[in-house]
Amino acid sequence: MATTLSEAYRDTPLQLKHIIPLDFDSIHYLPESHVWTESVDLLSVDESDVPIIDLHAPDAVELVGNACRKWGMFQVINHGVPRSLLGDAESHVRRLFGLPAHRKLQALRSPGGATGYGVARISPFFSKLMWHEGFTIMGSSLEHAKLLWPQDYEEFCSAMDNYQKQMKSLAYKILVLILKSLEAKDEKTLISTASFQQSEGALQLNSYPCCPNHNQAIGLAPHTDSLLLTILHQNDTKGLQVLRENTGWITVPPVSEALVVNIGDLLNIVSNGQFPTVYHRVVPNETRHRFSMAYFYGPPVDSTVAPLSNLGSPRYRSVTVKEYLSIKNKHLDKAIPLLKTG
Ligand SMILES: C=C1C[C@]23C[C@H]1CC[C@H]2[C@@]12CCC[C@@](C)(C(=O)O1)[C@H]2[C@@H]3C(=O)O
Ligand SMILES: O=C(O)CCC(=O)C(=O)O
Ligand SMILES: [Fe+2]
Repeated sequence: MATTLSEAYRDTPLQLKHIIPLDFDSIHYLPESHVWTESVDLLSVDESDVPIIDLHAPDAVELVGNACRKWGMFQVINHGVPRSLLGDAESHVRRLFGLPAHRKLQALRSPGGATGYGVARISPFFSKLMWHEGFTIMGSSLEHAKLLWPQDYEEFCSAMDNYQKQMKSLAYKILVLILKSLEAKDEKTLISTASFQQSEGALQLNSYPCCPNHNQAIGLAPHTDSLLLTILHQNDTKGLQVLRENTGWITVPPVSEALVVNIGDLLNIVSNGQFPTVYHRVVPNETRHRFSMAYFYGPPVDSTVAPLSNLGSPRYRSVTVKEYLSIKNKHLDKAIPLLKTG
């Protein structure tokens, strides 16, 4: 039996203090538990050069390749996802996080589970808590939606299903462009085998409420995403930042109509290190409530990921997705270095 993505997270149970978010409605100051002293004052640069790529441009392959090499992140326009679908999904996200805390807690992620309401998965690795609440979906959202809205969960579920379907097909298109840019000879084994049609995905809904004393808080701590690539929709509130060597944290501004794409750890491996996996973080806002939806796209959990054969001698050993996630759950940022060969 094939392992599912949620099963891959089951062997790392968490403590409740690493699952339950703050009740943001009832708190109007920044508690000590959420004060980040050092990391936040790292240089923030408020101008952005993150490329914006028209997916139908004749040179899209080259543009995507350059952006992956230089940034590991870019925005896409002309992506074919209808504006109405994005708006619809966003309104459901607002409705979900707008529920009172006691209702949201009904759908709390279980300690051994991967889906439902809770803080970010990476929280146990940091001594301070984040100004953030999330809701994770892997496949169907039915189980948790029923707990949130016993009478009317259907609209939410179908909006999330549609959204994931659109994201999956867009992610596949972008992956094909990326593999072409790597001139992958063995791309077929990665993308057109029957098994890749059963690619895995997860949808993470994020909420960053207005934050008192926001300069001392962090919305989502610096991290890289684990799977192949992530497609992100952000509402019209900035907060996402990407770390650029020798420069600092650069804001990735919301561009209406655009979706943000970033390289994940598995593409770092597949590209034999040609594409960096990008550290990114979210800084909270004092007066605006920020929402985002991140779709994580990866190969089947039991499949093996390795550097493409045309990219020189492999700098990483091959690894199954399942094994990689388990290494990442234990070692976070050290997961990729642990796979280095020689
Ligand atoms: C399939 C995924 C991808 C996950 C874990 C699991 C479901 C939730 C995703 C996130 C979402 C928030 C940031 C992150 C770093 C986290 O803490 O949870 C992501 C993580 C990853 O990319 O590793
Ligand atoms: O909210 C954002 O802009 C980023 C979210 C993110 O990095 C994630 O969910 O992995
Ligand atoms: Fe992320």
